[in-house]
Amino acid sequence: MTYGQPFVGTDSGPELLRQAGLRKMLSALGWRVEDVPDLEFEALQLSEKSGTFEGNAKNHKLVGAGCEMLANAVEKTLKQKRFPLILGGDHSIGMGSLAGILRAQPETGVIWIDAHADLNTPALSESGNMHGMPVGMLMEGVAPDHRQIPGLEWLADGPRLSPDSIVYVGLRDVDPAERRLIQSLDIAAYTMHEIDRYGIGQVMEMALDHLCAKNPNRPLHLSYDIDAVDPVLAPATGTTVRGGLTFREAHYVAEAVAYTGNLASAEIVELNPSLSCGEGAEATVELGLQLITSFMGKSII
Ligand SMILES: NC(=[NH2+])NCCC[C@H](N)C(=O)O
Ligand SMILES: [Mn+2]
Ligand SMILES: [Mn+2]
Repeated sequence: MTYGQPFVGTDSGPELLRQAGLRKMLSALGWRVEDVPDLEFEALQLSEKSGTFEGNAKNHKLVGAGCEMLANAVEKTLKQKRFPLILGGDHSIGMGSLAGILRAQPETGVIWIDAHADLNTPALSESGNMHGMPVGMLMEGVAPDHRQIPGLEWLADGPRLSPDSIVYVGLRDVDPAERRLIQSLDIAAYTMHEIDRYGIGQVMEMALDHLCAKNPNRPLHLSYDIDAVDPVLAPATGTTVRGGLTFREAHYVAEAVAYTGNLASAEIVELNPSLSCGEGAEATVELGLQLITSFMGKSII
């Protein structure tokens, strides 16, 4: 998926992770792997007609149709009691992942690792880029009437994400409308400021406690936007923001989530190797693979 933001290249993320040895790594951790081929968004492009929707959501038909396919795949995988590991693609796919997850397991708690809150809607967004909307489009009290948005009608009657069922970690670039929502809905947000103040260990303890205190067996979904990591380490992504997670902080987050034993699904998004030449692109993919390894259960000893 590349249609949720302006740059080409995010669609090569899955293939580069495969080439970097994803399958072998998962097998070594003891997973039985079924590698499902990439969803075909190119074919959808042909059926794209100019929409009647006047709101601010670029490529809403393409993003919507792609997310519908992903939602169905994720829902089916979870209902088979299997673990969907979702490879992006830009973060607009989070809409599809969340929709499918909430249909299969509505009690899921979501851990959103990101420099951004992705809490916009077509009415709120300043950019119109749908990779800034996956949380807003699913959240109770924020989500728009999807019947009005061509491509997203399928989302109209699905379950919504409750504001107390998500935690953010790593935020440092939040739009004014998003900030107001985080405050008014009292969403748990551990920004880079809290990470500096308390350290990543305590932040993850607070974040996981927020989601799991009342229900220790609650399934968890991890949405890992690679731009949460500092751009010195992960330059190959479309919306870099300075002052991000260090190498160890980024891994600690993944390890702490794996350690709960409750992780039921995960996605990694926004790898865009075409935005950084040579070494930077390779390093970003390599880091992505290492983070997947950590949240899929690799322990140091
Ligand atoms: N998944 C991302 N990288 N999102 C960036 C979003 C940036 C900005 N808040 C927007 O809505 O346009
Ligand atoms: Mn981001
Ligand atoms: Mn994001």
